[in-house]
Amino acid sequence: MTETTTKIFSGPISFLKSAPKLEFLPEPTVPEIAFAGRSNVGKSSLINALVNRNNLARASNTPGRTQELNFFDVGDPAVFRIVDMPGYGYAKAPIKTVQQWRYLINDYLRGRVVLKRVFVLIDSRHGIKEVDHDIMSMLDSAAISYRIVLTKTDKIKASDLAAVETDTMAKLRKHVAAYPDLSVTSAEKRGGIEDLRAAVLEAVAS
Ligand SMILES: Nc1nc2c(ncn2[C@@H]2O[C@H](COP(=O)(O)OP(=O)(O)OP(=O)(O)O)[C@@H](O)[C@H]2O)c(=O)[nH]1
Ligand SMILES: [Mg+2]
Repeated sequence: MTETTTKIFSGPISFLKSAPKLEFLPEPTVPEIAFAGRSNVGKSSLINALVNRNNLARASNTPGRTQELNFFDVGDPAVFRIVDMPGYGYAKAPIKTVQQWRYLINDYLRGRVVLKRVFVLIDSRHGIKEVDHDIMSMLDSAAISYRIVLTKTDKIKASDLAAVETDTMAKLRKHVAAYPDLSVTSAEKRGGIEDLRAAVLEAVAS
């Protein structure tokens, strides 16, 4: 990890705002990178690991915890923003239907000029599911660059992980907007976090 990487992630990082609707999005003044993925895949936990804070993004055992687009400023003044997105693929959300979520996410992803890359998180125990494939296809057709990140690797055996990595690489090669590499992470054990930081900074600079 370079000195600049260390500096930016150990410097000021703060919650900016939640946007339940598109009209509440912050002004698009700095680059953004977004974390997307099925409910409970570990988006909020991975953001916390990335910025080395315990509870900046609110993680929870209950799927559907994050229900809005949450924006975090990295740097003061902000150099870039991290966006924690509501999870997809979960039908029992108390305040929003899956369809409403889909519209929110779809509109944000398509319309956001400062959005540099989406990090699409995949639970390493499950691999790419149909709903992930749908999201990836949506990103392909919107020409939004994204990178696949395997999560919760502390929960599976090394041999199983190797098989999931191979399978995931084969699948992502068929998607035009997918970055041709994988991030392999554990928020719990802090695995792959420094590589992920480098991937985030590379995306911000792209
Ligand atoms: N063992 C293990 N558990 C994890 C890891 N990352 C997240 N979890 C757990 O998985 C659950 C869901 O994590 P969240 O970070 O809230 O998931 P999310 O994707 O933000 O979920 P939504 O906001 O509901 O879409 C929590 O109980 C976390 O503690 C990991 O790397 N390893
Ligand atoms: Mg969350």
